[in-house]
Amino acid sequence: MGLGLFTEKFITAGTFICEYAGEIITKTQALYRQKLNKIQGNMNYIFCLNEFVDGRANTNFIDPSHFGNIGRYINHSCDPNSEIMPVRVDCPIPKLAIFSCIDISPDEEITFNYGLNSMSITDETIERVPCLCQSAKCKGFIPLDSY
Ligand SMILES: C[S@@+](CC[C@H](N)C(=O)[O-])C[C@H]1O[C@@H](n2cnc3c(N)ncnc32)[C@H](O)[C@@H]1O
Repeated sequence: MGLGLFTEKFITAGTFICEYAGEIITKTQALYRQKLNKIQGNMNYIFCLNEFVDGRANTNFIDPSHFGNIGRYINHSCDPNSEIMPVRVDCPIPKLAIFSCIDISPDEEITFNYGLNSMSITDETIERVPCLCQSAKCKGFIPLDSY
């Protein structure tokens, strides 16, 4: 699973933790970069945000690999202590904000569910990544977007 993000301080439920900051890229760039990451054995940090905005399906790809912040070290958990949500302030392009959904103690790892804003997998040809979250609610695989 590699690196993760841990808190030194107590975080109360509902607190803004950090942004999942990165470059906004196109679907073509996302697919290209994802393939390149795989070939080069690099970690895949691209987050695919699926939303319904004004009744329409809307997808944004955020890549913190080259320009980003500590948010990129947050791992997936099937029983997370945080949530990621799109926030818009006078701009159609959202920022991804991570908020605690329960109280988090010092030295605990910060996690969110990668799947809440993604589509479920229907394509069996997509290679699935085993989930190492070790929670009792673990579903066995990291949720992946079907792109
Ligand atoms: C946003 S990064 C998280 C930080 C990453 N672990 C690192 O070392 O930089 C997302 C990547 O971490 C890995 N990852 C995150 N959560 C995981 C989990 N529950 N089980 C296995 N791998 C996980 C996957 O390779 C995923 O593509």
